[in-house]
Amino acid sequence: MENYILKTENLNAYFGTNHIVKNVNVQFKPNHVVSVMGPSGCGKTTFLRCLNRMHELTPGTHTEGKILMHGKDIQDLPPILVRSKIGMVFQQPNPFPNMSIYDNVIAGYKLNGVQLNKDDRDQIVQDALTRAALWDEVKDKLGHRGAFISGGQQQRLCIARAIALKPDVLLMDEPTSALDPKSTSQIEELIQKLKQNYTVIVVTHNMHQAKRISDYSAFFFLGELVEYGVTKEVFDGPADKRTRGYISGDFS
Ligand SMILES: Nc1ncnc2c1ncn2[C@@H]1O[C@H](COP(=O)(O)OP(=O)(O)OP(=O)(O)O)[C@@H](O)[C@H]1O
Repeated sequence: MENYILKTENLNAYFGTNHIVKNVNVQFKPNHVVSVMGPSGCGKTTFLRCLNRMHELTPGTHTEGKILMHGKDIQDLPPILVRSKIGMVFQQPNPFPNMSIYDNVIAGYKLNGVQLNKDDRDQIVQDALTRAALWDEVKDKLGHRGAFISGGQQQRLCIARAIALKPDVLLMDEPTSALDPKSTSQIEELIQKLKQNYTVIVVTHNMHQAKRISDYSAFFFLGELVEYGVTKEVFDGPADKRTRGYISGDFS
């Protein structure tokens, strides 16, 4: 059995006839943090959204090739299952603003029509908030609205909401770019802890962040994955001249 949790085979993604992600072959191992980097518009977000079948939610899109999760083609699995096993956190924290903190954490179960008894719900909420390093800050105000906490706390709440569904992989699309430096370092620290239990794939424009948090780095250019390897090696001695140019700031 190969030691990967998620693998793409000749993955291509389109918006209409625009070919955005081009023939990407990559494997993600368990318990790793992976940074996805590259210039603006090179297809990082589109790639990420393919990995949990969110790309197909946009009308006019399609994908070709395969994505295997634990060896199974995700196209053969129910999208709800794929999106719970491969959770997503966005650039802008997006808790459901009118729901309580508690209901935000458990929201995925309600949306998926899963009935749980109160003890199980309470346990899932406490466990997810603890893993998202938010429990101590909100345990006395679980009934407060999710919109009434700081931006950094909202982002950790969104991470808790994804964790509550017991994922294997967490996709994060520039998760700190809307946050202040203190909240950013809390999220970076959290990502380091999360890899004990999950594989975390993070799109980032911040190369310092990529170096700090990731074990592996992927560099995209015009929709192609041009370099993928151990982060230190990618930064210290990039094999591809396009990666070298990006890292040295020749273009952004
Ligand atoms: N909803 C959409 N409809 C049509 N084309 C889109 C849509 N979203 C993105 N694209 C196209 O796909 C290309 C890649 O976009 P994507 O957001 O994946 O890039 P990115 O590398 O994440 O960019 P950035 O770093 O600026 O966020 C863009 O150039 C854009 O033209």
